[in-house]
Amino acid sequence: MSVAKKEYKRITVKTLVDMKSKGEKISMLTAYDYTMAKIVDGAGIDVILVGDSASNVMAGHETTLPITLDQMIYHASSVVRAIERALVVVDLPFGTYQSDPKEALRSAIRIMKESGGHAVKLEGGKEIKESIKRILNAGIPVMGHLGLTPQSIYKFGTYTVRAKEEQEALQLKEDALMLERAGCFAIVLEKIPAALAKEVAKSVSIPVIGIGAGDGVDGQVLVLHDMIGMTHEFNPRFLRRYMNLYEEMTAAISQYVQDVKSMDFPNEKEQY
Ligand SMILES: Nc1nc(=O)c2c([nH]1)NC[C@@H]1CN(c3ccc(C(=O)N[C@@H](CCC(=O)O)C(=O)O)cc3)CN21
Ligand SMILES: CC(C)C(=O)C(=O)O
Ligand SMILES: [Mg+2]
Repeated sequence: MSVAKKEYKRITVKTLVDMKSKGEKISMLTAYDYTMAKIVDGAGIDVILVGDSASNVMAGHETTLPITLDQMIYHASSVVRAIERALVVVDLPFGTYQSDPKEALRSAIRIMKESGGHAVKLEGGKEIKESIKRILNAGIPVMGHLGLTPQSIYKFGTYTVRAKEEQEALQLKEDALMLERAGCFAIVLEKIPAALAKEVAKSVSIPVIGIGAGDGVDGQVLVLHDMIGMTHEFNPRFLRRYMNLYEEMTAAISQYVQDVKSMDFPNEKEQY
């Protein structure tokens, strides 16, 4: 098995900004538990995102809205116990930062204190500017998230590509500049035209990490369970599947069922 080169001992928010200035691309994947995080970290990933996509992938909800701060802390603390090198970023879940900056800071502090994560991610632009500043003032690194922001799905009704209209694109560019000025260390851009994402990446000095945002950005993020083919019903065009674990696991499990029924398992060597 080939493992990515590990040039950096431990990834920090500073490392990521240095990587952008050197033109070195940033790799990021989600993880929600200890065992997966250990594999992802060991394979040489730069950033692990404890995404609120855990709401879909781990808990089976239709959207990211139901997951709670306690649940995010549980996932994040499990991930933190596994990692030796990656930077761990934790999503602030829906309803824990939108009402006011003090609430946002309290939520971010709980994540940092109770999970041991290294940074938080919040969805949105100018509407949450004061909250972002408040969190940054407490010394907590913040990653922004613009474009398709799944916590606002009910405002849009669909997961279609965002910022195709001039007005929306202008707002997104403005929001990206605001996030940089406020002091965010990176920005995720989700499902927007590649040309727009490239323009944004060129206009800011902090890394821009894309998901469905093309090849003109500074790094890529995917949901782990999507890229290893466990979530076989999720098939957006931006997703590249590196394995079909859904099929492999199904084959292995049905073989086990058959072996138990036929009394092939356990054999003489598999007992005491
Ligand atoms: N498993 C998983 N992977 C993700 O990437 C992910 C989650 N869950 N949950 C939270 C958000 C939601 N995300 C999404 C959801 C849908 C599409 C999407 O492209 N859906 C449709 C198209 C919808 C449309 O065009 O109307 C598709 O083609 O699959 C993309 C990102 C990204 N995040
Ligand atoms: C898709 C990524 C960017 C995310 O926010 C998540 O997994 O929750
Ligand atoms: Mg998220």
